[in-house]
Formats: sequence, C-alpha cells, structure tokens
Amino acid sequence: MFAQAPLKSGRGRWETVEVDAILLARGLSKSFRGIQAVDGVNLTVRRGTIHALIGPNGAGKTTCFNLLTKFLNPTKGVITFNGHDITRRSPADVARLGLVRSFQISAVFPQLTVLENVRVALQRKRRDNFAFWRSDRVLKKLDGRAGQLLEEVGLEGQSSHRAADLSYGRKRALELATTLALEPELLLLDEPMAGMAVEEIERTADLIKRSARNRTVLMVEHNLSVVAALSDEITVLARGHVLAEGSYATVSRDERVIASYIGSGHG
Ligand SMILES: Nc1ncnc2c1ncn2[C@@H]1O[C@H](COP(=O)(O)OP(=O)(O)OP(=O)(O)O)[C@@H](O)[C@H]1O
Repeated sequence: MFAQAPLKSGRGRWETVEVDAILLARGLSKSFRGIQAVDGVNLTVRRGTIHALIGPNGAGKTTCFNLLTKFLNPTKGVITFNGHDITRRSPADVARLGLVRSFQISAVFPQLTVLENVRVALQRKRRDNFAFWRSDRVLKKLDGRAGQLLEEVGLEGQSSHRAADLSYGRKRALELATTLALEPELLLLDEPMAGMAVEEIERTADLIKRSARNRTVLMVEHNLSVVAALSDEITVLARGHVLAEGSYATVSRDERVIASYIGSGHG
C-alpha cells in the first residue's frame, strides 16, 4: 500500500511523493531553550517492518520518539501518518488514527485482574469507557476478544490474577495486551526491554515479534542484541541528526556509528 506524503526536496520545495511508508518525518527539529535535541531528522518507516531508533546517550532518541508520538510538538518539520499530516495533532487523536504508544503510558490498573484490565482497554477502544462498571453483560461480550489478546501475549493462564501481583515482565506483557486492544496499525515501543531480567528479555522479544506480524513497530531500544535480532530497519541518531540507516549488518559496520558509540562511552 502506498501513502501520499509531503517531502522537502533538496532545493527546499515541498513535493508530494508516493512511498510505501506508514510514518514519515521530514525536517523534524526540536530545541529546548537553545539546546538542539533533534535537528532536521528525516525518517521513513515502511509498512510492515520493525524499525528501531538507536544511538548513544543524549542522541535525541527520546525527544524524537516524543515528537513522533505527539507528546512533544516540533519546533520545525512535518510528520505524516498514513498520508495524514499529524504534526499538530494530539496523542489521543493519533491513537484513534492507529498510531499507539506502549510501555510507559498504558493504563494498567493494579487492583483489577488481568482480564478486567484488557476488558477496560477494549471498552476504551469502543469509547464507552464510563459504562464499564455498569453492564456486566456488555463486558462478558468482550471476553472473547480479551481472551485472544491474552493468548497473544502469553497471559491466558493468569487472567484472574490481580495485575499488581504479576512479575515486572508479565506486567509489561499486560500493558502490551491493553495497547493491542486499541488495534494499533503502528505500535510505538519506548525501551521495551528497560528494567527486564535476562530471562524476560527473550520472552518479550518474542512477544514483540509476534505482535509485529500484522502491524508495523517502531521502537527505541538500548539493548543492541535485541535490536539486531528484531529489526528490519535501523535509524542511528547522534547529536540530534540521523547518522546512518539500514539493516543491523549495515549500520553496525558503519565507521561513524562505531565512533559515536565509542565516543559516548558505550563501547
Ligand atoms: N526537556 C528538556 N529540556 C532541556 N533539554 C532537554 C530536554 N529533553 C532532552 N534534552 C536534551 O536534548 C538532548 C537529547 O536528549 P534525549 O533524551 O532525546 O536523548 P536520548 O538519545 O534519548 O538519550 P538517552 O539514551 O540518554 O536517553 C540532550 O542533550 C538532552 O539533555
């Protein structure tokens, strides 16, 4: 599928191009009182891929991610999602369009059970979230879909457990299920492996791979073995700029990428 997207040509003119892209950023910039955190970033996320945003500390990954998920407004630049200009849209607006962020903002209610959490998320999708405590009958109808989602994230055996009693890794799996309940076309993951024990990392990586089967994933991730194992495409940022792009094999051999990681003390 192709999307219409505005693209600024080398001569500074805006043109409309046809690319197989779900998300495009052009000339994306953000400064914080004189600090240029993101500076003229062009990003093309191809539909159906797992795309990772990496780079040494302070490279601008988080800022870029916050711009793309609309948690921050850019100083300059344009973002399009499926051909819609979302540069000035709210996070809730873009979530309705199908661009949903997980692992940080997803609402997981600790006192509710795993199943109840997913039901509430499904209710949110239906936009009748304030009715969830009223009609048990309506909620039961959602159980079929909730069951599928729990199976997708490997929580089918824990549906009656309280969310608060889950391990950290399983809580994140639940967060993912509540995010998938919103039916994202583009799933944005902010450091999905952060704080995970080694044995949870592999399981979560599998989960992401499974979740990516019928959607597109864009993630910021520090764990380079996970990035290598999961990503089809990688964008390396350094000092707010795009330093390199391509497969893991390509970017990991790039001299500038190696130098930027060594220079930052990442090794
Ligand atoms: N709210 C802010 N106010 C001022 N400066 C900021 C703000 N957010 C980020 N910066 C600066 O912008 C630059 C990029 O930061 P950012 O957090 O986006 O990088 P990062 O690649 O995510 O880094 P890390 O890997 O360490 O999380 C840094 O110099 C940072 O200090």
